[in-house]
Amino acid sequence: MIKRYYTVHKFGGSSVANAERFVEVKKILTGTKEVIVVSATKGTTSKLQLLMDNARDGLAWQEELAALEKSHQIIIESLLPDNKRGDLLQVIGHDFATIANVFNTVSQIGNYSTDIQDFILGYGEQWSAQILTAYLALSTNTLYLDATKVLYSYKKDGVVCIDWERSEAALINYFQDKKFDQLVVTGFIASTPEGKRTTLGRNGSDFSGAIFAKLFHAIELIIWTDVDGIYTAHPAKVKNAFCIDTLSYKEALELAYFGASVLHPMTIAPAQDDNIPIYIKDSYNPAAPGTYISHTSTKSEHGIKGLTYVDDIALINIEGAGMAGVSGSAARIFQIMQQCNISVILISQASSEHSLCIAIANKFAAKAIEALNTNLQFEIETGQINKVTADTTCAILAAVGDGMIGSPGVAGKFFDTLAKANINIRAIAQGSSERNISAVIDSKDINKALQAAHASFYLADQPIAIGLIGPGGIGAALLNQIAAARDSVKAKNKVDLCLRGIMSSKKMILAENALDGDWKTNFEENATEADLDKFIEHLLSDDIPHAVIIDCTASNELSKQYLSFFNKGINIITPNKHANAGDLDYYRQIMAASHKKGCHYLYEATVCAGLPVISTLQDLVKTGDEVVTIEGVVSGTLSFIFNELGKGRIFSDVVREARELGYTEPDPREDLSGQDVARKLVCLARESGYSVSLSDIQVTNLVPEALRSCSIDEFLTRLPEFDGTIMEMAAKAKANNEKVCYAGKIHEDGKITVAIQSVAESHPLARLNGTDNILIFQTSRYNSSRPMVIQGPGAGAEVTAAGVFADLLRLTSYLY
Ligand SMILES: NC(=O)C1=CN([C@@H]2O[C@H](COP(=O)(O)OP(=O)(O)OC[C@H]3O[C@@H](n4cnc5c(N)ncnc54)[C@H](O)[C@@H]3O)[C@@H](O)[C@H]2O)C=CC1
Ligand SMILES: N[C@@H](CC=O)C(=O)O
Ligand code: NA
Repeated sequence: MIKRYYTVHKFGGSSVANAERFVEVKKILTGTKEVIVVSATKGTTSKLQLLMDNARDGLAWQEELAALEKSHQIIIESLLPDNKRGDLLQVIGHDFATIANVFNTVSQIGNYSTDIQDFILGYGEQWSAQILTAYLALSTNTLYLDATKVLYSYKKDGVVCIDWERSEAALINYFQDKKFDQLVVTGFIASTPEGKRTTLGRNGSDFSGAIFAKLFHAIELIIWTDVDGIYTAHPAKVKNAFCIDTLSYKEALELAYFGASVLHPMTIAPAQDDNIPIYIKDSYNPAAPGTYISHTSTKSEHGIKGLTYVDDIALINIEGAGMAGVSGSAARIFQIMQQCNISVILISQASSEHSLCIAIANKFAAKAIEALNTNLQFEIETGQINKVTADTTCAILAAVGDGMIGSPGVAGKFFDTLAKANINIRAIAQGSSERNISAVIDSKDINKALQAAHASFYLADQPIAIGLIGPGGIGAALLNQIAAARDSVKAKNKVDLCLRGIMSSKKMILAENALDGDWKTNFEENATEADLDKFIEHLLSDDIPHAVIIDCTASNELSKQYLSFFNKGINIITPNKHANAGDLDYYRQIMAASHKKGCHYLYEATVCAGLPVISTLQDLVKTGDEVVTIEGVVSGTLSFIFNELGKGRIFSDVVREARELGYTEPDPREDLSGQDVARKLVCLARESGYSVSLSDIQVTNLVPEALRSCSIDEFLTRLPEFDGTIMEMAAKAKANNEKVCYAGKIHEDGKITVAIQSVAESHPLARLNGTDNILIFQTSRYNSSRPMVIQGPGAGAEVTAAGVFADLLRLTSYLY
């Protein structure tokens, strides 16, 4: 049994960026039984590299090298009292003089070897470690260890390996006669078997931390960095990403491999070998729990632990009839890749063995293609294999978690989410470890894919980008309803309603979320000139996985854009009847486009406002019921007018009032002419499967001839001249205990009739109040003696907006 004694800490460059950070490091440490591995101060290694390149290329380096020396001097001067600085300043001054000599030589030769590079780049860690040693030594027995004295590494096939036996022996030997409370060790550097300074590769300090943890059989390894831990996804790409509490070594390895740059993948093996737990913690926020990595695998309630990605991937597809059943095809391909020193990141082969797909780093694509085409020349010439090409615009998205093992449905959810976000999957791989499911997708989709998958797995704030066009009566009521319900929708449905823009016929506002604050003031004060292209571009920016246009206009012109919206993958919700009641060919095209593009088209409020008419009819049809007839009153405005005329009111007054109350179309003549009624009946008939058009319907036009083509204002002003006819009709009906109503019917053969009729006050069509609509469905299941009846207010901003809002929530439930 190993006696575990030390805690190994590793501080990255950001944790020792300046004197204040060194002070914080000291506060984090306990002062005893500690081995502290440090990186160079932030930016130092890259700076040394850059200046060495400058020297090679004949560019200036002197001034910046002096600045680098100065920055180290400043740290020393702020941390150490006068009498403790001298030695260190001298050592560092000497180092910089050596570097300057080397750079002079490099600039004369115009080149440098990897030995020189390793020699130069290793200085940064020596400076930071010596500074920290001197600073800690002010209060404890602190020793400095240059890792090159004990850590031996070598390279095998380009990979850095540790000579564990030699290193352990060297360490034991080195510490035979030394005692310390705290030991500060240089990260990143090691010694070659010949005893020369070398480096462990980019970000090698994490690896150093793990190596020393293993060499010291540490209690634990704590990697201090500048983020709270390992996140569920890259926080710069996914706003709602959060820190993962626990990971198994294997999960951490999967996440680290795919670029969770918080942790270097090579860090895991040494700790895992010796069963040393790793903490990833934030030196800027040491109280935060961080991420704990150990042997223990805990299932996540979310199904997966994290999402990760690699960009700049090329997908190479090798296919041909000659591959099937031929043993060794895959081996040959991998051999060719190995000869070119190209690492294969992902492999996928279908069981038909007809094709093999490999993903490699983009920068190797040309080399790989050339090697494959040359080496497979015989097979290509004889037609057994097709010429090999690469698609260089790919990225890999991976879902990682031990919890996927044996949990059916995780892969299904992953791919389903990507499909719903309209993301094309080019290749798929899941290892038999079931710990990682990877999908190769177009690199332009990576941000959207990350957001979609994250929202879907973490059930946290599934975002939808909303563009509202037409903030008039209905649009404004809808925005108010959304603003009021936004928080509860977020809490209950986990949906984040992101109002990305509002556009009227003249003005628009583009925002990250126009619901932050008062949308109306925002729109009034900050709107710019309306521009549909810019509006759409903004709606689709920010990689929110799903977008919807809510068209609250009465514009025929805008309805002509639906096809292009669907073609851009945008969902549509609308109370505007023009698309569904307009040109039959166009109607069919938009229905087909929405299916083809996987977009949703929801239009409940086009018929009878918020009453559940369209969804009910769709349910009847979907479940195999057959519509026999549909009849009723579908105009809220006309219902209101006849109800009020029945009370003896003046026609023109009532029309004006209906308009003011927001019941009428923007032009009330649309209602009075019967056009609005006809449109609704066409919508219903088409929904029932009939190919009908507006021109098939004979309507009764209640707009006086003389007022049919004037302006709306003139129409309203002159309407009183024509009050007589219609009021007489209403009075006559009343005298007969009847009521006038404007009703429509879709007959068994699909024919539509609209008629203004006088019916007994006891008739269902007459028993309507206010803006009530009524629809009577006779179907195979709901026969003539017991039809299905839907009745209630059929116009008005609040009820209509509620119907549109319900469509919006329905849409979000389809998306994730
Ligand atoms: N008022 C009601 O009770 C009901 C209305 N509807 C439908 O709702 C839609 C809106 O009706 P209301 O709000 O009453 O009309 P409204 O006239 O109050 O509002 C229409 C809005 O659309 C904007 N607009 C018009 N053309 C535009 C274009 N090309 N681009 C951008 N913006 C444009 C206008 O600036 C205005 O803000 C209509 O299609 C109507 O048929 C449906 C059911 C009930
Ligand atoms: N103007 C319409 C509104 C609903 O579509 C009506 O009055 O019914
Ligand atoms: Na409706």
